[in-house]
Amino acid sequence: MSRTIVALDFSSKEEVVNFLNKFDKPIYVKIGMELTYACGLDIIQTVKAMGHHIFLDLKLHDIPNTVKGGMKNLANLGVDIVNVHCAGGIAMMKAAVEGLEIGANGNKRPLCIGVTQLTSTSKEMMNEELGIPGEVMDSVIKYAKNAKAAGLDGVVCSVHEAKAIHEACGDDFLTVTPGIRLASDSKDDQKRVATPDYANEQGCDYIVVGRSITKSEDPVKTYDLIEDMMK
Ligand SMILES: O=C(O)c1cc(=O)[nH]c(=O)n1[C@@H]1O[C@H](COP(=O)(O)O)[C@@H](O)[C@H]1O
Repeated sequence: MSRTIVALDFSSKEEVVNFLNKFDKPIYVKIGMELTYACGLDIIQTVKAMGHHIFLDLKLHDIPNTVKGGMKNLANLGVDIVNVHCAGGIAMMKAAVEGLEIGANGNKRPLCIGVTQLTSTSKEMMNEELGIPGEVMDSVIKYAKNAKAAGLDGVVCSVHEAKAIHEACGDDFLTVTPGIRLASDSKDDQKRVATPDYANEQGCDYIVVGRSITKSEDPVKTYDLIEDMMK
């Protein structure tokens, strides 16, 4: 199974289908808020029918009862991974898992992972704007331990925290890492970035790559290059 998850941050079904038609094999993709808000959840069936694996990235963050109800309705869409914000707390994350189990009704439920500190967050922003003191690493590890205590299957974090999370939460606790940039990429909104080969070295289970692939002149070639770095 591929360890590269391609973020389908598009605003129409046509763009998604054109993009996926370039690939002659099933890949792992991420459907997030941009695509879902444009096309609705129906886009999941379109992508599934093409044979791809899906991480549905809707980042639920609300009171426990609401998240439980939301997850109950996401459990049967046939996606492989769903997520919540760890900032919602342990009770909310437990409710997410409960909702998935109720919705799956005895069938295999999607994996549930928690977003720790977004990869667009720097130490300065976290300390000054968000009012969370200390190092980003400490906050990420705290969130990861909470996620594990709540029964989640893993977390979203930057490459720089993946190794410490595996040490704190175990090797089978998934680390899914966005903020991936090729050496040739320009700087943008991401702050805690790393290359695919460094992600591999750090033991990240999956990397999430959006613009480096989707905006590349030859997306399949760039995808294959990244996959090679993850071997
Ligand atoms: O949950 C995510 O997937 C996510 C969490 C995070 O901390 N940082 C982050 O970039 N992401 C997502 O990962 C993708 C990264 O896209 P690129 O920056 O274009 O590679 C986007 O779809 C983001 O929504």
